[in-house]
Amino acid sequence: MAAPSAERERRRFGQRLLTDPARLFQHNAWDNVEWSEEQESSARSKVQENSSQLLPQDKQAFFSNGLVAVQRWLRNFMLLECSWDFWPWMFPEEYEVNAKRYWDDFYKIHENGFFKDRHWLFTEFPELAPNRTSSQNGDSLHEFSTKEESNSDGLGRCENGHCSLETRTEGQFNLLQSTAEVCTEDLAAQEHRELTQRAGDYPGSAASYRVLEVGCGAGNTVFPILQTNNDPGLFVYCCDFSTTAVDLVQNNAEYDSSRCFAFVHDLCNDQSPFPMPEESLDIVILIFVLSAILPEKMQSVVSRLSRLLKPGGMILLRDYGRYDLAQLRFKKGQCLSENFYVRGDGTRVYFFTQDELNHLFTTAGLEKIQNVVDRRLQVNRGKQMTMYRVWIQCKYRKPGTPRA
Ligand SMILES: C[S@@+](CC[C@H](N)C(=O)[O-])C[C@H]1O[C@@H](n2cnc3c(N)ncnc32)[C@H](O)[C@@H]1O
Repeated sequence: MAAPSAERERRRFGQRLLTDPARLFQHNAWDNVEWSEEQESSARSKVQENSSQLLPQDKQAFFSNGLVAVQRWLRNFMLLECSWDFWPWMFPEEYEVNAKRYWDDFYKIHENGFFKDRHWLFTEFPELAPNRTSSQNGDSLHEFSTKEESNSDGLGRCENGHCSLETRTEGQFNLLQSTAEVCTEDLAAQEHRELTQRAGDYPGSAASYRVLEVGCGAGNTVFPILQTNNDPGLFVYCCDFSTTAVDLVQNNAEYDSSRCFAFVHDLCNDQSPFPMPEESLDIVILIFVLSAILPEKMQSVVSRLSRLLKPGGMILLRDYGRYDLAQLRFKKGQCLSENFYVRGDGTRVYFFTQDELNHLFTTAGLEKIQNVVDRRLQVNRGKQMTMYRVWIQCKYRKPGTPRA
């Protein structure tokens, strides 16, 4: 019985298979593309080449000791005076300490015009709208390839993420602004703690189906869920550590506080409470988010999220796979650690294997429902160019019988 189920999983990614090479330029994208030995080995060499200049450990230790202000001053100076490629090599800690700031800058520049809405979600993850029929779910391939994947990294970003560096201003690194944000977060955390302490009295406590999206950005997943799933028992939480992103969600005309609760939360801060108790969620969804987190911190993030799930609840993930085009396009000097890179705008990205994700989820006590690799060939028909994308999609379930 295993084979038909695996077959069904594969078909979900789309049915457009390239069986006749002569038809290559007849469509925008082809699904489940097989990689040849040479292609795999060429990808491996490109990654070896672009990761050959990692930051030496002694420099990491030196710069991790509270020199953030000096780093920032130096960084601003160097951005004016030096080549960008030099920066990641010198100051990798910068990207961890200031991760939130880089994403804030990203959303200040792009607001909600960057990541497109993702209606393909319901084909790949019917759990987000369990009452919909499969015929209502549409053609995921069409939605995904025409709206998003025509750009270089599957998220609609500019080439290699290098779109926003030149548009930064000194004001975006203003320390006063940073202090104000920290205070707002402290107050929000205190408010959440008080809410969860009062058992049964938290946002969405009356709902029968609770979904949390982590790293929600501008809401390109949350709003399609709210539009598509009309179950009156649905409540959607979403969080991001970027206050700018959360503001964008809260100020969206479609934000409805009776069905949704957006809050600022840093996944890497395990002291920061969630607004809902443990074992209260049906679904946690991560779309291209885990890859933005420092690899050493991923396990504790996943384990903490898993504790929020009800027995029978699921984590859904879609993220970058090893040797995706975006990984191969990085240049020397942008690699922070193995398979972990910094983009030109200061945001970071990791490229996973299926085994790594399986290890993270099973260590968190979850059982595999799906862990598939989506190898897609995108075609730029105008330029007669081909681009090989690799994404991984996972569903992992918390064991136990769902409570009524
Ligand atoms: C590539 S974007 C994806 C956004 C969104 N999931 C979507 O699909 O449009 C990654 C998101 O993760 C958020 N993020 C990165 N690290 C985070 C952390 N430690 N805690 C919370 N959010 C984080 C970023 O602010 C950003 O919004």
